[in-house]
Amino acid sequence: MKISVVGTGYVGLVTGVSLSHIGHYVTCIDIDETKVEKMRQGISPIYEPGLEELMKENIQAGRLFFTTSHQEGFRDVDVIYIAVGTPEKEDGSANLSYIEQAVRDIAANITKDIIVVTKSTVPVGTNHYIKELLISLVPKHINVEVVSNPEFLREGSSVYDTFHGDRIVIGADSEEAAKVIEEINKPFGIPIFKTDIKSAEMIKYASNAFLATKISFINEIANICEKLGADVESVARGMGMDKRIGSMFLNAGIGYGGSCFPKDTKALTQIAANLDHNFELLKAVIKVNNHQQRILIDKARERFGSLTGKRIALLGLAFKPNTDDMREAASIVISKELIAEGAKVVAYDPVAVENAKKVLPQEVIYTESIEDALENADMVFILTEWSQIKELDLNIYVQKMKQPIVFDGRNCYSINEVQQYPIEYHSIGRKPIYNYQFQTV
Ligand SMILES: NC(=O)c1ccc[n+]([C@@H]2O[C@H](COP(=O)([O-])OP(=O)(O)OC[C@H]3O[C@@H](n4cnc5c(N)ncnc54)[C@H](O)[C@@H]3O)[C@@H](O)[C@H]2O)c1
Ligand SMILES: O=c1ccn([C@@H]2O[C@H](COP(=O)(O)OP(=O)(O)O[C@H]3O[C@H](CO)[C@@H](O)[C@H](O)[C@H]3O)[C@@H](O)[C@H]2O)c(=O)[nH]1
Repeated sequence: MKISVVGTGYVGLVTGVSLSHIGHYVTCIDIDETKVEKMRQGISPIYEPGLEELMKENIQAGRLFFTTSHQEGFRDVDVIYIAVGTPEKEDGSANLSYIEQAVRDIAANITKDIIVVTKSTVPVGTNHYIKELLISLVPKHINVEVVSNPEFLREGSSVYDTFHGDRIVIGADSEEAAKVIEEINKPFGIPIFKTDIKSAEMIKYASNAFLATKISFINEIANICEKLGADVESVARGMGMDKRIGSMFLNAGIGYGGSCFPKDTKALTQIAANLDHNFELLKAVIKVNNHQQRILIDKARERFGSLTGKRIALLGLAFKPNTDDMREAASIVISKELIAEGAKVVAYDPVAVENAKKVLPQEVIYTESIEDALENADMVFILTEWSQIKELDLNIYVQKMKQPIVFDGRNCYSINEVQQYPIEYHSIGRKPIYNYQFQTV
């Protein structure tokens, strides 16, 4: 099948590359010339494990192409995927201007019947609007079908997720169009769930909102565990053994960030509000998360009084490991607040530093290694559970820091392990460890 994909961000690029890998001829279109030039050379503009290898392989096989020209990209294609961004507007609702532009680009350039597949996360009703807009813009003899095909990949494991996802959701009003998209996706060997367009759109928001709810729920349990002297990891394990609950997404920490959960939870409360429905549960999930993102600062303040003048190392800046994405990362709120309080912030991340520089306060100092970040620090905040951080020899904290006081926002180390070192250790939902006899602070 000849396919084109509009937008080559995390979703569009991975979709395009994966579709070419299962045998389709795919042209990826992006308005960003620098990106397109890189991708033509087989260089991925985003850090995503395994992606570049697949890109190179399929470019060489003659199945994967990149262009900035919509006219060239849409030539002779049967199906067009839309994967442009739907960022948050100031009121929390989804900004559909990129979608609208993509639709106009499609309408201006197609010359034959087309199926438009929406991968972007869009509010319920948007696919019907896309269809109406297309019909109003294209010549009468061209037949247009629109299919909702929401994406469930996670950043950092997007290639794996695309080939091993739990389901592919296809929402369509036309059976023929649904069948075409089903055929395209069959080689992935993933269960396909077909439904109507509005339900497909809702599945995406409901899934993200539910996962975010799980995270805020376990974080609230963690905060209570701390007060009770219970251990949230044991609690989560014991809960997760019940198949009705499931063990995944019960990792307590400094909350969820990223380009999806924060934006999609807010968008769903807006979708509900537009229907005069007050989605109280989801609003509480968001509120809990906003508080949780700052919880290490509360713990540090409680411990030190003031943080003014303190040298604070941040380990991990990306919103999760294995990505360079900084969107809605907890490190943003944390570093802003620390700098505002007059702390000296020294930060390390294995891949996200270039993106971090664009969003963190200018005063943040970046280091090339964990050791350099820890040098002479009064305390360290662990913000992302990169494997480099999880596998660290804990002696490093003792050797490098002014005083080995660790605030671990991702529960990277077991309590038993930390017990063996002269470290003061505060984590999430677990008992603190005071093995460091500190003299003066
Ligand atoms: N990032 C994720 O993990 C993820 C997962 C599932 C769903 N989603 C959803 O998928 C959508 C895309 O997310 P993303 O993170 O990949 O976005 P992104 O911002 O990383 O990428 C969007 C790309 O589209 C390009 N673009 C914008 N308008 C264009 C146009 N008219 N023609 C061609 N290119 C255009 C931009 O230059 C950019 O490269 C969003 O709706 C998001 O909510 C994202
Ligand atoms: O038990 C957990 C699991 C995750 N997180 C945090 O939640 C955020 C999101 O993590 P994750 O879901 O792994 O990454 P995303 O790439 O944001 O993926 C989510 O958002 C995508 C965009 O919509 C969806 O496609 C995916 O299915 C959905 O998992 C990160 O900050 C994680 O640190 C936790 O705090 N505890």
